Amino acid sequence: MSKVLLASRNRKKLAELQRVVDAAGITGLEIVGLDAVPEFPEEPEDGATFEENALIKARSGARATGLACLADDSGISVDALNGMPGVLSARWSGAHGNDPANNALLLAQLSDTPDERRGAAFVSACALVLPDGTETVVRGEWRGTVLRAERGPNGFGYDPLFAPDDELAAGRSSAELTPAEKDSLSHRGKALAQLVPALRELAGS
Ligand SMILES: O=P(O)(O)OP(=O)(O)OP(=O)(O)OC[C@H]1O[C@@H](n2cnc3c(O)ncnc32)[C@H](O)[C@@H]1O
Ligand SMILES: [Mg+2]
Repeated sequence: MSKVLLASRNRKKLAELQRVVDAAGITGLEIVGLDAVPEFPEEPEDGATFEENALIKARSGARATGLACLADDSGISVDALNGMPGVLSARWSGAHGNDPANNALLLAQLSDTPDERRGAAFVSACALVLPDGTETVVRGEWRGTVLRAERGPNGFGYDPLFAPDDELAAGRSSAELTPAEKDSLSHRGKALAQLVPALRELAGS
């Protein structure tokens, strides 16, 4: 059984990666989170782009553990905010990972923005760093609009505020999609799909 470390503190991301690997029929790959490896000093996510941050996380995880290491850096880029929160999405309200506060601030900032200018994209960059030093970085994007109130119980982060453009999601927020529907459309699903061949090879399956 090969092991791959997902260098993330976000359990929802870990679950999404596990679903993609399972859906691709990859067996023989054990995905472990940071909780399952000895603690190591984590580097600040201070890159200017999602790709840089994903590489920072994946390189430090690979270096510290000797395992193949995958990392995702993601966020929402709002057209009317010139692409922000972007790489600052997790700490937009000041407190890292405080989803209700981040969502409330984003809603307040867009309170005067009319429906036709509420376009946004979820973006995910995923980096895979192998023990032999090979580095792969991929990107996925998911277009939609920012709603005026939170809707739906699923997902995490900004999902209750994001209405995907896709026909499949018509009339629903991404927090109202099933997990499988989200994976088939999402920024992370699109990014990870590009890494499936490399993960399959790693698993030897
Ligand atoms: O860095 P790690 O430990 O992986 O976990 P994190 O939650 O801090 O992750 P990021 O630094 O990549 O920040 C991503 C933020 O963007 C938002 N986000 C990313 N993907 C999302 C998704 O699929 N649905 C909703 N919000 C998402 C959410 O607010 C996240 O906190
Ligand atoms: Mg983070």
